Amino acid sequence: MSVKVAVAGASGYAGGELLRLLSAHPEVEIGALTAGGNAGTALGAHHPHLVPLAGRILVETTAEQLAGHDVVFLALPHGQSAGLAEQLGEDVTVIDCGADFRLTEAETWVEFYGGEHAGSWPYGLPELPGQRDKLRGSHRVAVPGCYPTVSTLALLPAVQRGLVDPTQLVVVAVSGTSGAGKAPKAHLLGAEVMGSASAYGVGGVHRHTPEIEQNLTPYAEGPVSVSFTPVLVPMSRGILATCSAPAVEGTDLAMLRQAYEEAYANEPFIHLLPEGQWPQTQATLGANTVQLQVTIDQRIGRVVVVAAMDNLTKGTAGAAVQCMNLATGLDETLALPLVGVAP
Ligand SMILES: NC(=O)C1=CN([C@@H]2O[C@H](COP(=O)(O)OP(=O)(O)OC[C@H]3O[C@@H](n4cnc5c(N)ncnc54)[C@H](OP(=O)(O)O)[C@@H]3O)[C@@H](O)[C@H]2O)C=CC1
Ligand SMILES: CC(=O)N[C@@H](CCC(=O)OP(=O)(O)O)C(=O)O
Repeated sequence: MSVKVAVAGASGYAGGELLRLLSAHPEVEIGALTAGGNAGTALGAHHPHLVPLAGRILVETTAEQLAGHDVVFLALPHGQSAGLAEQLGEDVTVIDCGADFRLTEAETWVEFYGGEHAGSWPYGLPELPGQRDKLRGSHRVAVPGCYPTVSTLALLPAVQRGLVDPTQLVVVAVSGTSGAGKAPKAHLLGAEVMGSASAYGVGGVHRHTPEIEQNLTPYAEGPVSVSFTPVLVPMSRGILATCSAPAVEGTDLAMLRQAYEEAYANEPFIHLLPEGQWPQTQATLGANTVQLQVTIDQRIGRVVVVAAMDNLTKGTAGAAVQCMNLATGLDETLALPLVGVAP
């Protein structure tokens, strides 16, 4: 079986990571590669690491260029996907790395993104209970945001088992700068980023806050609310999320570990580390994995979960390929590395 794929936004960070993974995919033929202003240039000018594809010329991002493929990956800025997806037939599998189709509630979309809500597609986090079946054979997939992926997976077993108060979730997550994309931004100039860590989107205003709540709500006994604080740190990729919540009376460490062991026992990409070993971003770099560790801060009765993930791999492109595998009936794990890059 050969799946012909196109990548829109191939010159960007998510597009580049998609092509790194797809280049090693045994069932994939790489078709059109598109860009915005960089259409007409060679892929290698943007991604010199993608050696076998370096000479490929980027074309304009139009429905015509994307037609004729089995799978179209959209790795474009928010707001660009809906118009293109509309013009692609229902028989084409469209996997959107952007946010346009992640949120189910129009009101929440308007509050956090502004503008019209395009709708919602099956959410590309196969590790959510029951979600795999919705992704198998689906022709539309909304790939999660990077922070929501790591935060949801870090908190889900504790929330689902009723071990924590789901109205008091706290996530503080540091991220490498590739999370912001490659387009120049004032707060991402070298001098601002190097040698400094800076919080942003503080106070419940970051757009990933409602996405985390949306993900956990179906598995909680009551309402879910999260205080989410992202922090930019001087590394190119990786997220380390520290997630905590008040422990429900009676929760002990053995119960907590058991909840995580059982929840992820059959998940190929989600790994609870041996006791005493704490996640590091480096161990997940370039891998489609999330590494987790749990404990209880007995002094104040809080469950604490630390999780590491590569924002560009499991946080975007790896998740997108995992969803393509599911949607097209391939082995879910094909072409997805378990092995990171270290040191
Ligand atoms: N970076 C990350 O960690 C994550 C990213 N995502 C999502 O993936 C998507 C891509 O992000 P990322 O790769 O980081 O962003 P980049 O800024 O690195 O890349 C954006 C890509 O879109 C193209 N593009 C920009 N504007 C237009 C346009 N008007 N028409 C057509 N193409 C255009 C760019 O082409 P050109 O080079 O010509 O400008 C480039 O190929 C976003 O929706 C983002 O939210 C999701 C999770 C994590
Ligand atoms: C470090 C950094 O800036 N990260 C990005 C999130 C990256 C991500 O998941 O992207 P989308 O939701 O945009 O797809 C941010 O906070 O906006």
